[in-house]
Amino acid sequence: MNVLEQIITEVRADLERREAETPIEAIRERAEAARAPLDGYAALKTGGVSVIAEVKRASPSKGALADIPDPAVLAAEYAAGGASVISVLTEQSYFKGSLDDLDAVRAKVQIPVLRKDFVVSPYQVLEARAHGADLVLLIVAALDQDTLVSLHERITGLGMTALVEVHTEYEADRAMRAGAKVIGVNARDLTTLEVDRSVFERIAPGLPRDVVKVAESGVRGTRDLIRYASAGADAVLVGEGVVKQKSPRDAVRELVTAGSHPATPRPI
Ligand SMILES: O=P(O)(O)OC[C@@H](O)[C@@H](O)c1c[nH]c2ccccc12
Repeated sequence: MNVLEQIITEVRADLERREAETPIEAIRERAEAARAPLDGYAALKTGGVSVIAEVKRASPSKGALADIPDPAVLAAEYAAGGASVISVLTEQSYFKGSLDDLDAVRAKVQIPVLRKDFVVSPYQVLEARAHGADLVLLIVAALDQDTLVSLHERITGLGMTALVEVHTEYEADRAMRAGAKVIGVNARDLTTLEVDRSVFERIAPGLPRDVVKVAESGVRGTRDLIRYASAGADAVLVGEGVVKQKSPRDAVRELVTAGSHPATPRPI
């Protein structure tokens, strides 16, 4: 089993436990009662390079990254630094996240919030909405095409935005066939955990103009952002590069400033 398959196995086990505890009807009721979702597409398609800042305690490649005793405090720092969207990892086994983290962040910030997890079932989409998410990650490599299409429909049907993650041209093609309007190209291969920033440069130029192009992983500073911008990024998704800084607010602000600077290449 590769890393992605191992993670998905754990995710399915966790999911089964939650499904046994809380019936889907209860989650649906809570989803219906939640505040209407914010427009994730509009938040990212700003004309410059916007920043998605991630609440990330740990990862399979790096192990522990940061304690983050209060994710709401960190998210408020990100927002004050000018982040357009907050990404909250909710996967427990490998990333040490939770739906409580999502609740805490949602209650604190006014900007769109992304549920970052390994979503394989409609139950998780409803959970995302029930916990106030505006965007939901879908990883093409983890889903067959029919499941990708139906999860994408459910996300948009609830008024949320899907961030559809790809790593190859073939996956990008599948994302487009599923109707994705926001596509994330992950420089990290989830089966080997290796980061290769040139993957974005190879794939992004082939994506349609109206698709929001998100460069995921490997942004450690403004140089990486500018490199992704040159290849047509509308947004960057940053975890390690902001979570480990003494001032996450300043780290985000530096990226946001670079992303909106007139000398930075505009999204194509
Ligand atoms: O910490 P980094 O290198 O800035 O990466 C952030 C983000 O791209 C990464 O957390 C990520 C991208 N896709 C994922 C899917 C699941 C879990 C995590 C991820």
